[in-house]
Amino acid sequence: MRYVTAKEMREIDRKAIEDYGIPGIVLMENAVLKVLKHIPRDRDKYTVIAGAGNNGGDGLGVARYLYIEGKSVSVVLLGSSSKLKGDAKTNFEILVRLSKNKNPENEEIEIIELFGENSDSEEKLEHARGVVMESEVIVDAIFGTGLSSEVKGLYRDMVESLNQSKGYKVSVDIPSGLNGDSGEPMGVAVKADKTVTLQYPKVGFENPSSKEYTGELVVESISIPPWI
Ligand SMILES: NC(=O)C1=CN([C@@H]2O[C@H](COP(=O)(O)OP(=O)(O)OC[C@H]3O[C@@H](n4cnc5c(N)ncnc54)[C@H](O)[C@@H]3O)[C@@H](O)[C@H]2O)[C@@H](O)CC1
Ligand SMILES: [K+]
Repeated sequence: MRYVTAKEMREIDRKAIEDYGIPGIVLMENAVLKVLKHIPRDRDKYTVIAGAGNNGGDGLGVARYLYIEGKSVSVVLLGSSSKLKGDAKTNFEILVRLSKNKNPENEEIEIIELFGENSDSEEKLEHARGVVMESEVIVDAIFGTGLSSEVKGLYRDMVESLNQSKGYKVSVDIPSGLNGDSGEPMGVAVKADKTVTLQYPKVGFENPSSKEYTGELVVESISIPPWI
């Protein structure tokens, strides 16, 4: 089994996109569909917690499918949507349009945008914590291979709420807060029931203590040729 560092994974993604011409949004959609395979559908209340990078973009795509399937979906976006870029922005914009033109048989889609840096009202934060705590399934898409520093403030708050929730937790690529290279938390990390890691397992998962965070680990290809 090939294990990769975050840097190696970034380079593999780059080659797939630039050298082979596989559009980033195609890779993201593949990631979304592969993650969806592992999300139980026998519950009603789903929450996706998304960060502002591509890991968040994967989560936003998952939220779209769950809503289209008729689930009640809440999306908690950590960071201003104005900072979203590229494929994550595309997926966010689709969700916003869906929330404005709802499925008449399924009114339940809510987008909670939190800005962090002490600019959210306590009421809004309490609401977001409550949504996370009451969810039956939570998709963790805050950070993947792009985590670069200690998890603090709003991010720490949300990871802690997520860990306190009794809902079933699926992490996208890497449990948020876990350093994919060392397998150690950067301050705090999500304790998932299942982690769907994309294309290759990350070297940090060879550290036995990472199991406490990843839960069951599954590796899913996102159609990147394995020899690149
Ligand atoms: N084209 C690609 O590169 C693909 C990426 N994919 C997904 O994208 C992920 C990597 O995406 P990115 O490189 O955008 O990185 P991430 O989405 O993992 O995280 C980056 C974001 O988090 C912020 N950040 C980092 N550390 C932070 C901290 N401690 N506190 C607060 N904010 C922090 C960064 O400023 C940035 O906005 C992968 O794990 C995978 O899930 C997949 O969609 C497949 C295709
Ligand atoms: K994640």
